Amino acid sequence: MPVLNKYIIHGGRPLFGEVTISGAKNAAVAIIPAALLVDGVCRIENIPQISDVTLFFSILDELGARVRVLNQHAVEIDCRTVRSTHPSYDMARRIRASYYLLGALLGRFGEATVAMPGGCNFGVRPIDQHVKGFRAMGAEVTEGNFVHAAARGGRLTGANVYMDVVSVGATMNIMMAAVLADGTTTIENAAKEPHIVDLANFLNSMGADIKGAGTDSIRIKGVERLSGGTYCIIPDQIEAGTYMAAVAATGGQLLIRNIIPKHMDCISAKLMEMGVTVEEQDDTMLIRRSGPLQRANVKTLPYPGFPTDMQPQITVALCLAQGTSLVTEGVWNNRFKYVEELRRMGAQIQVDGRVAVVEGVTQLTGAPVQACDLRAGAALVIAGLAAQGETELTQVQYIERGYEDLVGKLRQLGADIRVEEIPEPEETEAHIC
Ligand SMILES: CC(=O)N[C@H]1[C@@H](OP(=O)(O)OP(=O)(O)OC[C@H]2O[C@@H](n3ccc(=O)[nH]c3=O)[C@H](O)[C@@H]2O)O[C@H](CO)[C@@H](O)[C@@H]1O
Ligand SMILES: C=C(OP(=O)(O)O)C(=O)O
Repeated sequence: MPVLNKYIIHGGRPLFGEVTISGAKNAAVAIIPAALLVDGVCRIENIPQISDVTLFFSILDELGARVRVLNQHAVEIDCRTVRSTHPSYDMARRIRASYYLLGALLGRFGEATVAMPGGCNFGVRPIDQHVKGFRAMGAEVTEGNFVHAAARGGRLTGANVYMDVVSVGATMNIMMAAVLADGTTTIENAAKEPHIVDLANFLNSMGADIKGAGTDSIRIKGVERLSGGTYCIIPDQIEAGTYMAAVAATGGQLLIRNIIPKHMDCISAKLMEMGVTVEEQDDTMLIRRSGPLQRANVKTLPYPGFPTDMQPQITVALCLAQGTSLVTEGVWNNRFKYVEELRRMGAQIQVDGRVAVVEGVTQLTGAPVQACDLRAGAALVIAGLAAQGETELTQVQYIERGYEDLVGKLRQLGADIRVEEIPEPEETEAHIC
């Protein structure tokens, strides 16, 4: 019978030591499907070992690509053998990033049929801005259980796209669709996250002509073909931020290796405001918390604002700060579902719509809790590490979507956390929150 895991955590120990950050999930899950645009072999390095990536390899393999795993963190992908533009419903619906298959397949083959994407459930996750971009480039798009897109005349045409909302996924998807289009595409009001720059750098290294990634105005001149090459994915800003929040909550001192300090500024600034010491050097960061944590207000925003994907983790640290903090979710309309679980551990939090009022407590207490999505799961691990007593965390498959060896890395830092297998009760949708 298939098994699920749970984590058993005995908290109350500060974290000490060194941790190395893996490749960025949200860059990897865009760059891997972007290999569909390439007429040659892409060698991609610094791939994180996470279940979303493994699923993407299966999707590409099913489409007919040759996926050769070279080692734990490197892969060669050759999409010259792709024979289908219709990934299977069951695989594509499991992850949010399957929406990138639309832009990549449409750009390369002029046609794509992909299941409506899944991913973590924070309320409505529309794809209207993706579709608006494809239509502007001359695609006909129909939406239902599947999204079907086909370029009129077989090839997309460059267009000016003004985004109504700042969307990471739509910015990257339109970028993918545009690299092989006929003419120039501009994306205005584009998102600026580090993974957007990483995708543009990947595509440019294969022969694309993209300028302005990392600003709110991106220009993509279509080229005839992309050829193969080697590319190394950036370190994961959110994984690094999660370890920073863990030290803030538990106390201790960590040397975090393999980071891009600039990407961490939006998180470091808030933790410093809370009384945490952060020292950056080249590609490492030393983080220390010895005194009490101070209250702070946090509002999540598109980059370079405080990342929504760090909201649950910093909320746990704020639960243990002196005074009352306000956490405002500025990106998603329902990203506080985990608060109910934190309350079981003694957290004092009231949620009103997109705002959480967090009253600091002196201690959290271990309890049986469930992860309801990826970052909520990481936040509950942090809470368990900081709490007195035992925490049993279930539904950890969500965590495994996006954190490479979280348990192993934390154990190296002195955490008392272990994985236990539990029999799977019934049919489980491993990737859908
Ligand atoms: C695989 C991946 O990279 N996931 C990330 C990506 O998700 P994702 O790409 O889905 O998030 P978006 O940046 O697109 O969404 C931002 C906001 O725009 C809205 N919106 C989005 C698209 C659209 O067509 N219409 C629309 O209204 C969304 O409802 C949301 O309120 O960025 C989010 C915001 O940083 C992160 O939390 C996710 O971890
Ligand atoms: C929400 C996330 O991922 P996804 O969009 O893949 O659900 C995340 O990485 O925090």
